Amino acid sequence: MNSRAIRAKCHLPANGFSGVWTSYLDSLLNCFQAKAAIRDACLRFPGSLFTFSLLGQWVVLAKEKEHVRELYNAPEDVLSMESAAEELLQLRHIVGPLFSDELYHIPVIRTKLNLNLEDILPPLLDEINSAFPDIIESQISEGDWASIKVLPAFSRIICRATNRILVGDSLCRSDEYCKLANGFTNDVLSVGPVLKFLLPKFLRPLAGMAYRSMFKHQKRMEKLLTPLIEDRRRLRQSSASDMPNDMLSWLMETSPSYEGYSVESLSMRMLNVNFVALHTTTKTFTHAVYYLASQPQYIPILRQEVGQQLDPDDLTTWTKEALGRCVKLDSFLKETLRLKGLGAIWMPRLAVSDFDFSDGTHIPSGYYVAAAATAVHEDETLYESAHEFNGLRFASMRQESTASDGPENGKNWQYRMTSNSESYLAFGGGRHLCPGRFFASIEMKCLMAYLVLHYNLKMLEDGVRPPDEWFGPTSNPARNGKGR
Ligand code: HEM
Repeated sequence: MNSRAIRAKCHLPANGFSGVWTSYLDSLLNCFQAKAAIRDACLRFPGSLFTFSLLGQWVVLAKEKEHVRELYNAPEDVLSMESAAEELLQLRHIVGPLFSDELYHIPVIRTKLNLNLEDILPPLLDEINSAFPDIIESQISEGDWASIKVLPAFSRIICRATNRILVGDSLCRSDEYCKLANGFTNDVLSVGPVLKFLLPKFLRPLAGMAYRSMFKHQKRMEKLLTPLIEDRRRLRQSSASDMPNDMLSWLMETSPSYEGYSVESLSMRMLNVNFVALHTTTKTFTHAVYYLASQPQYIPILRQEVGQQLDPDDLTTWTKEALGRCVKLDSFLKETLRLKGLGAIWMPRLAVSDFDFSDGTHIPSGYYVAAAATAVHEDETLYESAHEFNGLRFASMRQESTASDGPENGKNWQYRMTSNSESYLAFGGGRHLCPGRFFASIEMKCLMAYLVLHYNLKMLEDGVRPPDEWFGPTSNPARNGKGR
């Protein structure tokens, strides 16, 4: 690390100590204060890229608009997202090479899922309508407040709702399936970095093999998916119109046709889709619930808006257009993502060949580069009272823009939840911009609309939002936060 540091410091400013051993100390300290240390570095080196040490790894961080734009627009064969994810999470060892070698789920999300958003609304709503009573209602006695552990409750609801669209109603309600889908993401995110940062390179394949044979994620997914895949193959031969309209069918249309292999391939794709879809949506939604329960003044505001657009007793009124008219709800979720994203550092890229930013900063091959996302989202020059949660921030911006330039002006678009810019990185940017954001937005709006139309909520301790849990650059909503 030190030699890298010295090389990096030749042409880039670096935070923290500059000595040989003290830079290791920094690297450790930053694990416990990454967000604050990055913010301080941004203030110390305004306008410049800088290096930041974390767990024995140097990362070049971008915060200025031009740097962020160049980072996410750089070609994959120069600044590579796939290589960064592969290296940082050691996916080849802990999941197997197929996980990242085949990526046909991405075009399927971009085209099939996004084109079918209107058609998948009825099953999505049906699942939400049955998951809430099963998971939340069952904990409440009539007319009473009940204390609910927010994260586990919504992680189950979101796993069911999402997987209704991925695999249909039989599997999405299976405890075994949901345990696998949710557990897989948590396992990869916690074990990958341990392999990368604590084990020497030569031991990683062995440790990965041991881990794979212990948890058998892919084999378990194959076992659960095989009956469904066989059913659908039979259906495909009889009449294509009976095929369920879900992710598994779309993947089957695209997957390699050799049957013996395709179960293996489809199972890996299903693990991959769950990996990108579940923890992101669950974390975001849990943060939104914590904001709502700790600032309950927003409940009547959102309830009034969704009540005007969506009839709780007539789900045919819950259309894409009606959800699109819930501007305050959209703003509330967008603001949640601004302040409570996935962590302090996003869009990691590994330089697989040398890269030069337009200001002349040279990034040698082998370096990691990423965006200092929380520093961007909490920048006072970009957002007024940037550190404060203002659930109606983007609704007001939209209203002002409509008043001055008309409803269809181009600027209006940037205040919607699914839009991105160098100042709003919740869904990334450039060629890897999240293709699942439209689905995530619709799903979270339906969940939040259902929540405010059916329940009152507050934190166990009135007005107190449970603190986030940070380790290194990643943050999570409090695991044991309870609401009533
Ligand atoms: C609130 C929920 C979500 C958030 C905050 C989120 C965030 C992100 C971000 C920041 C990236 C870019 C990563 C990078 O550039 O390094 C990304 C990529 C991706 N997301 Fe999401 N995401 C969410 C939900 C979803 C869902 C529901 C799906 C699938 C249905 C999905 C599928 C993907 C895929 C496949 C990629 C990789 C795209 C590529 O490599 O080209 N995401 N997401």
